[in-house]
Amino acid sequence: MELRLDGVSVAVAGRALVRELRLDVPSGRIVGLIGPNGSGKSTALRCVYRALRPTAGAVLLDGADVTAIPLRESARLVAALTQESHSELDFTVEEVVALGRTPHLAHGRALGREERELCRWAMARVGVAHLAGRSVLTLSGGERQRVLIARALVQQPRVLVLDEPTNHLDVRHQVELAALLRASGLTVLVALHDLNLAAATCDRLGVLSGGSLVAAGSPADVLTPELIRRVFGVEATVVTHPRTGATQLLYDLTDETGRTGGEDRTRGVQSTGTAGTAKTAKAANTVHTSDAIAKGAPT
Ligand SMILES: Nc1ncnc2c1ncn2[C@@H]1O[C@H](COP(=O)(O)OP(=O)(O)OP(=O)(O)O)[C@@H](O)[C@H]1O
Repeated sequence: MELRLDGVSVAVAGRALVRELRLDVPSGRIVGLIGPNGSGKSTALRCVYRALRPTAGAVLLDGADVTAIPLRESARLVAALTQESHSELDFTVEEVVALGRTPHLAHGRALGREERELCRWAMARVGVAHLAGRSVLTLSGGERQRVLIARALVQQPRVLVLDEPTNHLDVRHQVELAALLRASGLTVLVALHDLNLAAATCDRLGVLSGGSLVAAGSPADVLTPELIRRVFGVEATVVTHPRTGATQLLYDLTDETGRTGGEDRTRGVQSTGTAGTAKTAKAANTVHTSDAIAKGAPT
């Protein structure tokens, strides 16, 4: 199913949060929305999963305006994993995952055998099967996030919208989520802060800045040092992953004294001889601060 944002604008109290956003997500492709904090990514995604109605323009699913599709029908087609998905209700993991079937159930009907099997498959797929009977309130942030991904999977949508899905996920689960998205065959629109994960996962990227799309294209076309500097205010070097060929960024993490964190850590290690400990980090900081003071840096 093709997703198209056709000149979507959102204004609240006279302020434009998203301006004439045009973005296509071809069927079965993954498009990443990147941009600084407050650039309008979540606002744009909310229009897709109908938490917001565009002030102008439209969100189209295979050419049909989503606002013209009955809510229950669009809930079957579009699953969303959002910043608001985390609820404080005391449900078990399997109950939360089963909620993903809601748009498919006639009123009051219980899950059938195949649906329960689907829920078990989805929990196993994201590695939370062992938590099935646990209250979601007792889970870690990453476990909860994976439960919500399982809930989205059992919805069996055609389009998946994810807002910062790797929040809370450790690096293994980030990589697994990226692989899951790629294997899903779904049409995916995902907002990501991790530009390297976005570059490795997404077929195309759209860059938002101040509510406007300032670049769109393949990761290699979009992620240039100039764009990273202009949009994020960060110096970066673009490299090609030696094995996968993916475009990746190396950030120039120099601090206000012009030194890198690596240099500082090395100094700390040399001065204390206790590599890798909290004590070392503290010592490194101390060295760094006192060096800065010696250099006349503002304190
Ligand atoms: N309902 C609202 N009323 C007023 N301003 C809003 C509303 N919703 C969002 N905003 C503002 O719109 C801007 C865009 O917010 P949005 O959440 O879309 O950004 P984002 O790119 O997802 O940011 P982040 O990376 O921090 O999650 C922000 O400045 C935000 O404060």
